[in-house]
Amino acid sequence: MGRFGVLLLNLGGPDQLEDVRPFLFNLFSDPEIIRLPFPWLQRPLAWLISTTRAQKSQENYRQIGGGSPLRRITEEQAQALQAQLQNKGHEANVYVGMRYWHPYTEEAIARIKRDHVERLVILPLYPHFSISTSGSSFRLLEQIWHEDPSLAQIDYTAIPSWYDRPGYLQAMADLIATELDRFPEPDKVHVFFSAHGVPVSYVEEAGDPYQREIEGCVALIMQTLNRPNPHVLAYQSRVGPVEWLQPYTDDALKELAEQGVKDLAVVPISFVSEHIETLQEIDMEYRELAEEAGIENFHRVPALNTHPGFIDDLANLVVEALDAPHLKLAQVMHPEKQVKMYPPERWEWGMTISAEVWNGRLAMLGILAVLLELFMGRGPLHAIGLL
Ligand SMILES: C=CC1=C(C)c2cc3[nH]c(cc4nc(cc5[nH]c(cc1n2)c(C)c5CCC(=O)O)C(CCC(=O)O)=C4C)c(C)c3C=C
Ligand SMILES: [Fe+2]
Repeated sequence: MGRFGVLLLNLGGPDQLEDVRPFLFNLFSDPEIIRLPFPWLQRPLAWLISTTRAQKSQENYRQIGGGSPLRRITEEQAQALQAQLQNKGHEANVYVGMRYWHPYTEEAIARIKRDHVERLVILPLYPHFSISTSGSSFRLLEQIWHEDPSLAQIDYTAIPSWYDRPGYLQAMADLIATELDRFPEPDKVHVFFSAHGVPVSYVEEAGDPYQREIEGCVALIMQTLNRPNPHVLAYQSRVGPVEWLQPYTDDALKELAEQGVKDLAVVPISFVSEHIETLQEIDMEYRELAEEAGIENFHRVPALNTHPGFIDDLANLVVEALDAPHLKLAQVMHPEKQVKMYPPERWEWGMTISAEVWNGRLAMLGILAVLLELFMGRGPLHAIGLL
């Protein structure tokens, strides 16, 4: 059997305060994160947003020790997974590829090539698929594969999402149960799931399965937990002026407080490591908001990190993926998931998404030209001699 590798995909986070602005620039340069009608606007806008947001974001990272713990935790998860695969009789190298910061996905692929990996399992560390997370990393990998024909030799399979794995669900339920048992009356505590949000348009227009998978996951965790506690799901971390999935975590916390709820166990659901949104947003901002609103006992359930049951389940998932029919990058994003990634910039003839976008752009320019003519009496149509 050929050399075997696992590529763990993750988002990445700034290691130190100086990294915050360039990290944000990388993030906002991604069309799967901000969808703009004009691609030439992407980098100027990314520069503008990263520059204006950097100070506030740096302050948040300062509050959690001056950087994100994501790289350290992801590397610990990679080591634990490699050891667990070895326990199961599989010699594999586990690589980490981050989307927006070091070690970048490109660096991981260079190491995979250097090690002559022949069989590869591509495993996002996001349990649920979203265009903005796993989708963005898959899209990047598709591009890397396209640009480097030597990668065609690697027999790979990609795992789109895995939120319904029994070991993952059990590990989550165990962490929640442990936290509930710290309350004087465990059965009366509200279990408050807080998922990272995405803009509503991702779900309703682009067909992102994220919300459906999050809701399914919450139901499965509650079933596995098998306790009588009431539960709530809300969405945190919204950015920008557009509408994001609702209810928003801050509103839902206030509403529960108004109903007289005093005991909450908050469960971060969309991510398997501690990161800025658990350590700063939930532990600091939402805790303060909840306590001011009247919640007396605000407990946060820890993230899985290297939970042994979770790592064991990831190892099983990898082994099973090797034997199952292999999923190619194009398959996990396009036909089956039916998601609309940001359309390609190449013009394509026919009834394609690209043509749809370009037609839309040309129509918008046409409307703009007519409006200028109507309101100003002169405009581009006069300039080119059409009027
Ligand atoms: C499943 C998890 C995540 C989804 C979905 C997601 C979508 C998403 N995020 C932004 C904007 C930002 N995300 C930022 C950091 C960040 N986001 C996630 C996870 C998801 N994002 C992680 C793990 C991290 C890194 C955290 C760390 O510890 O460093 C940031 C930067 C932080 C900040 O300034 O608040 C931004 C901005 C959008 C716009 C989006 C969906 C479109
Ligand atoms: Fe995010």
